[in-house]
Amino acid sequence: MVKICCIGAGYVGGPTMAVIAIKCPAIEVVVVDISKPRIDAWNSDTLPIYEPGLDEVVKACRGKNLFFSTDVEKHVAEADIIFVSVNTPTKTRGLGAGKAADLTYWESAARMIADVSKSDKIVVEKSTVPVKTAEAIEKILTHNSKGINYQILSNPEFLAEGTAIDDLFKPDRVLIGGRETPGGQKAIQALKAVYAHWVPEENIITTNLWSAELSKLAANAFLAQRISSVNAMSALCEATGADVSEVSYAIGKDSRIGPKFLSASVGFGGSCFQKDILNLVYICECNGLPEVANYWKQVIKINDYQKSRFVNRVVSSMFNTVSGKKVAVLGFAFKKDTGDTREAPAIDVCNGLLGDKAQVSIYDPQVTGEQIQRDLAMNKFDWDHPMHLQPTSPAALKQVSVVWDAYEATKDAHAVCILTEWEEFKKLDYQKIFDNMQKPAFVFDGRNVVDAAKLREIGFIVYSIGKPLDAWLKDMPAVA
Ligand SMILES: NC(=O)c1ccc[n+]([C@@H]2O[C@H](COP(=O)([O-])OP(=O)(O)OC[C@H]3O[C@@H](n4cnc5c(N)ncnc54)[C@H](O)[C@@H]3O)[C@@H](O)[C@H]2O)c1
Ligand SMILES: O=c1ccn([C@@H]2O[C@H](COP(=O)(O)OP(=O)(O)O[C@H]3O[C@H](CO)[C@@H](O)[C@H](O)[C@H]3O)[C@@H](O)[C@H]2O)c(=O)[nH]1
Repeated sequence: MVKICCIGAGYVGGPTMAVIAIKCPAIEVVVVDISKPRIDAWNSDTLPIYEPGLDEVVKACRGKNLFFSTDVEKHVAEADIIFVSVNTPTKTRGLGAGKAADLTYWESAARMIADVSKSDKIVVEKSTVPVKTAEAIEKILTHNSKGINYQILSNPEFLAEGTAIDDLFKPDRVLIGGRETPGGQKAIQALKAVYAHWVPEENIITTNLWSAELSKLAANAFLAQRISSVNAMSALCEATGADVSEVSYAIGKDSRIGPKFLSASVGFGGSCFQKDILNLVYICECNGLPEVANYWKQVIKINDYQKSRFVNRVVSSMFNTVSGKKVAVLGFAFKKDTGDTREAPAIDVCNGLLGDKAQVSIYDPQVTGEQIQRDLAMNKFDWDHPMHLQPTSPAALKQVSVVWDAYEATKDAHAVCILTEWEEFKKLDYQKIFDNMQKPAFVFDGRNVVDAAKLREIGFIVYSIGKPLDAWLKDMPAVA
């Protein structure tokens, strides 16, 4: 029986391995992690992450051919194929701080593999890493190899949160990069055979190592660039009276552009886009390509601009101050159908409002109060470290309350900010909300989920990203 071990039981390791296990009953899959609470949660009824469809998959194969364990060394030693899916945060100190990937966790995983292995291994990069990481990993593994043969493959993951299970069941493509040697090609075939259990052959792409590593960064950069492009347009739409949804629809009809990923928003979030683009920028700079680096940097600048533009819009509309005013925030996760808050635009927006002394009342159907307090107190990039290395829970911010109901959050509020596109926000009783709010009552829709015309009929002053402005808002400058 082939044995797979995955180091890192996070958003990628957990769901990916669960899907391999369910699709390949003859393969034993063990997911290991240094975090005991995380492994305990994977072994419990309440999984550590919320992802539609994940429970069913895990429960169908856990204890049969899918296991979660903290016994990292034992399972690594026994495995034929080792996936490494550990954190690759942005460096906060030293050379490349604020841009380069911090490979501490990857390196310690590689050293541990080298220490405990007694048989040949295929080591698969699942984490997103800088180009040429495989070369460094190879050096660590082979430095003291005791005659063991290691083959390194790059197999980046393209799943998106909220749709991870669907994405893993039906991937647009699986990408496997390896050495162009006979050993490298054999390893590629071995990994390909795993995916071939459910992914059509034509969707499994094989490349050299560096193309695979770079393709992951490139894919995220292209996706994020689309959002920054449409968000840049949204600012121009507001200035001119055009409607960004109409513009997106019109350009998306061009088959060369396509309709997906053109929704204007308060900004993109998530654990990957910003981190991976910063990583790309750093690699460009290190390779003497400052123009290319600046091109990609702009994607992040526009994203930051979009978030501060939103905060400025809120503050300037409300007579240039939100001091002491209750502002309800609906949605804190970085997108719908996930409880993940990593780099969520809500963090920057809330911090902006708190900076102007607002009283913020937050509701998100999947995010706990503890998580929100932690996010609002955390330093940039601290979130991307294993749980037990993160700062302990901070004292709760007095200006912030977290509630479990949208009506409670909006009661007596001066304004509502919608920051995640949860379906339930479309179906709220906005008349009831209006009746219980201070007047004038504002809605700032950062995800274009509400029917602005209906809300205006009720009496709200409505701001929707990239849409023609209310007369009220027109004369209020929203300069970032
Ligand atoms: N989240 C996504 O949607 C996504 C998608 C594609 C790629 N990625 C990439 O995948 C990687 C993992 O991301 P994630 O979202 O799963 O992160 P995560 O923080 O959810 O999980 C990483 C896990 O690795 C564990 N870990 C760290 N060092 C370890 C070690 N030495 N031994 C054992 N366990 C260790 C941590 O405790 C943590 O549970 C990152 O490189 C990320 O960029 C993420
Ligand atoms: O038209 C759009 C589409 C997305 N977003 C925002 O962009 C962010 C990222 O969304 P999405 O890409 O759907 O989620 P992620 O889970 O971050 O997935 C991205 O990052 C992963 C980690 O690398 C990759 O594997 C995925 O392919 C890539 O889509 C979220 O804040 C979304 O709200 C928009 O604002 N407008």
